[in-house]
Amino acid sequence: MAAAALAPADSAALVAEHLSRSFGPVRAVVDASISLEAGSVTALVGPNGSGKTTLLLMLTGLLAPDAGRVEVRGLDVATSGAAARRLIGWMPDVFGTWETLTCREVLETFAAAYRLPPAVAKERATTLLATVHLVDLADAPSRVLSRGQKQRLGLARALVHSPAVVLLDEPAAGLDPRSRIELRGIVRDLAEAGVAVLVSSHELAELEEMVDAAVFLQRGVSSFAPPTAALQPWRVHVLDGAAFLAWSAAVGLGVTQEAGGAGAASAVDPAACAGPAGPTHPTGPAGPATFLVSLTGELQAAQLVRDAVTAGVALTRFGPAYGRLEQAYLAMDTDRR
Ligand SMILES: Nc1ncnc2c1ncn2[C@@H]1O[C@H](COP(=O)(O)OP(=O)(O)OP(=O)(O)O)[C@@H](O)[C@H]1O
Repeated sequence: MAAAALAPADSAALVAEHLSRSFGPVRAVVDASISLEAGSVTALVGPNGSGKTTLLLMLTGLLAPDAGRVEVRGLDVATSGAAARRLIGWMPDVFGTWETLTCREVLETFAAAYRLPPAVAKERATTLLATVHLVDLADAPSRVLSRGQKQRLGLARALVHSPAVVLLDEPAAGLDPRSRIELRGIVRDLAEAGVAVLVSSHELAELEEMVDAAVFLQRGVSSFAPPTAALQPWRVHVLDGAAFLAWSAAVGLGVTQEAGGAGAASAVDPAACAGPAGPTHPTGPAGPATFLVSLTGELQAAQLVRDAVTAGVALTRFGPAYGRLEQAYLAMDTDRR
């Protein structure tokens, strides 16, 4: 009897259920499920060693799972091999290439491997070299490319056969700022064109700007919604640190001062800023300063702004200290391995 098809949502381009894979005693992926929607970008997030690359390799069909199944547009990757792989574009984190071939030849060779007619292959190579800004190096041997240029060629290679699903493992690694911005544009354009994209990256702030959904991996186990902490840090920039501390002590707001920008923080005890008869003169900096405050959400944030402004505290900037992906990542209870 034929195995029952997985039951994806109508728009799901790739569905994987309960994948697992061990390497000897190492359980790289324990239980991972994922669904990629056509026309959307999904982030794959997890600490070092959480199994992201292993999962991606199973999704591409390059690594057989110990258990579980992957279907691309209804085709089982394990049994439909070439037909399923024709629908997938894969950009590994390290892009190996034939060093003596030119960039154009690399793309045309891959296009030929996907059975694209020579004229179409030529046209795709020309288009993609322009997309990834390698026109000037089109006829240079790929060995002369810098790391970032190799990454861009790797992205072009992943797209050469116009796949329905694109899997990118750390695509921004080695890219300069302009190329990173362009990468975001390319990824969003793919989604606009109906492609399902999965991007694995540790650059969470950057990732957040291009994704519609996220899958988290913790020690080989996937989840769509990691637990979020009840309190989230918000960053407050003020014109007068001492005045802000005096006010926060008066209203009983716990604050942490950031010394020299994000990252270097020291706790400030509001009680230490207030004398027995209430707030006196806290030992905060007289001048611009940055603080972190822990809030329950946007409602409390709005209240804080209103109360501070009413009390004459000069706020210059105020917002969540971390993006949603960073927040979710920090709320995960496992670390790297
Ligand atoms: N071929 C292999 N042989 C043995 N162990 C492996 C192999 N591939 C991966 N592992 C192990 O499986 C676990 C998951 O590795 P994987 O590369 O999938 O993690 P990752 O989330 O991609 O990590 P990173 O963020 O550092 O790239 C790690 O403990 C790793 O050492």
